[in-house]
Amino acid sequence: MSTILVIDDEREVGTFFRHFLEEKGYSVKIGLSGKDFSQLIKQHRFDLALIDVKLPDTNGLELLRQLKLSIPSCKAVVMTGYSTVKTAVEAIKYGASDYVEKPFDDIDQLEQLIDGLLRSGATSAQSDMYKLADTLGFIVGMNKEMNDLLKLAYKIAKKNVNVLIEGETGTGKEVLAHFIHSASMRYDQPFIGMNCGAVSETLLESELFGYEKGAFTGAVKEKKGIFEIAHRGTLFLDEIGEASLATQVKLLRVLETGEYMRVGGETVRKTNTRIIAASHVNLAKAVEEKTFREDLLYRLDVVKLTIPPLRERLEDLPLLIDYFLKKLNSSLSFSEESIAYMKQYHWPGNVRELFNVVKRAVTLAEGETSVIPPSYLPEKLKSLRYQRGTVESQVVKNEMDFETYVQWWTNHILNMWKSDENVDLEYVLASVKEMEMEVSRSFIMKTLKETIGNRKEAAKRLNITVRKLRYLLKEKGVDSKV
Ligand SMILES: Nc1ncnc2c1ncn2[C@@H]1O[C@H](COP(=O)(O)OP(=O)(O)OP(=O)(O)O)[C@@H](O)[C@H]1O
Repeated sequence: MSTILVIDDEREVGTFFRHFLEEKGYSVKIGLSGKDFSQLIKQHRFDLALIDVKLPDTNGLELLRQLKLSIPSCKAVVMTGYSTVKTAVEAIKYGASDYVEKPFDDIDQLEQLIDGLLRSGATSAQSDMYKLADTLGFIVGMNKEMNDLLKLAYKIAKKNVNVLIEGETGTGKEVLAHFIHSASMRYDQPFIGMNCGAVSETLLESELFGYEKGAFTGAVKEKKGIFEIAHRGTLFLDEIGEASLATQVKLLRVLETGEYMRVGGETVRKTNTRIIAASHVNLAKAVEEKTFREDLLYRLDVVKLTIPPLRERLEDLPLLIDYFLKKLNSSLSFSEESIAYMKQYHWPGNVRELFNVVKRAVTLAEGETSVIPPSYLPEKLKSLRYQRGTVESQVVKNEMDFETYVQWWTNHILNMWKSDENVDLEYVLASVKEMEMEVSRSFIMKTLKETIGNRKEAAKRLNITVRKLRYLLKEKGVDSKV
């Protein structure tokens, strides 16, 4: 028999769960505070804990942390009121399986959730999640951040909360929005997208809310707006950061009240649209810079999902490439050297840019070769200017002598210095570290040659200890070459 712990300072909640769950054959223990919780988890082995986010002496997140330490196998669901939904979403990031909103108006759903968690655990839900991503062509790969993001997106998809997706251009914000819609209860309702930057201010109001016949010259018949079309479905507001302040006010009003009127209309209409907004700019920063309304951001980012740029998940590059090759119906593959070049590039256009590079190479190579060499890649991928730090310059560097390397490195840094484009300082610093490594390696190699491999003598000439020389040999990767 499964044992369930309920922690809530409202006695009625405990009483409700006692009746509801004991009738189903579960054993139930009730606590009213953090203190009760600490005692109860010492006395029993729980399979599931239902924890209120707000408690008189502590908060649900703290209890969740303690629970995961004391009984790692115990599933947890946090209970929340509307004002604490953001905290509940945090709780999912900390390991809660789900959250439920109080008051509980859908008891069947609650029952399904509890039974599901106790019966099968998270595994079958996870396999459904990966299957859905697969069906939609949303490649997640092995990257931990992407996997955590997918899990959180899947869990909140079924809730009626707005979602904000941030990420650089081409990282897959629309793909993720589509995944959330498909994983939600609204999957059979419309998914409508609108680019807020692309619609002119004058057209926007009628685009959003529609208009009545005769509302203005040219309005020969009535037209539905996207809030009406996406009623019960999902509205994807892309580039929300580019919406003008006037548009932001209009959007805020609908989000606050769920009500709007068609242009030229007199009837107040209700919308039950779920909003998923996306932005490539950091909206919190935009709020600081006063280009985005704080109250609108508050309404939109109940759940915030940030997609990492492609350069931070290069381990998944081969998987994405394979997916794109299949999508293009191509039996070609890329040579190892080509993949190495692609792994060095910083991908400012992210996955979209990768797709374009694959498509271009396939078009050029079709009928000429079955394994695509680097000559079919765009020049920018091979240009040193754009390569990322650390391992990157190996391809070229291995063939250079020390003097050429120093000249190359100096030009490389000076080019960045003179460039008008934004510079990634992390990359610059990684290049400096790499140069240090190269200088170290070269001086040691030169001296070891002069001393015919005598390390003691080489260390003396270099004015370092033998220990340091050994350390540098080991750490600086020159062992095999000495
Ligand atoms: N994880 C992924 N798996 C498969 N395809 C992806 C993935 N991420 C992005 N793509 C592809 O990359 C392209 C760009 O994706 P998408 O339009 O979702 O990006 P975005 O972040 O919304 O871009 P923008 O900010 O420019 O609107 C699309 O062709 C999409 O199919």
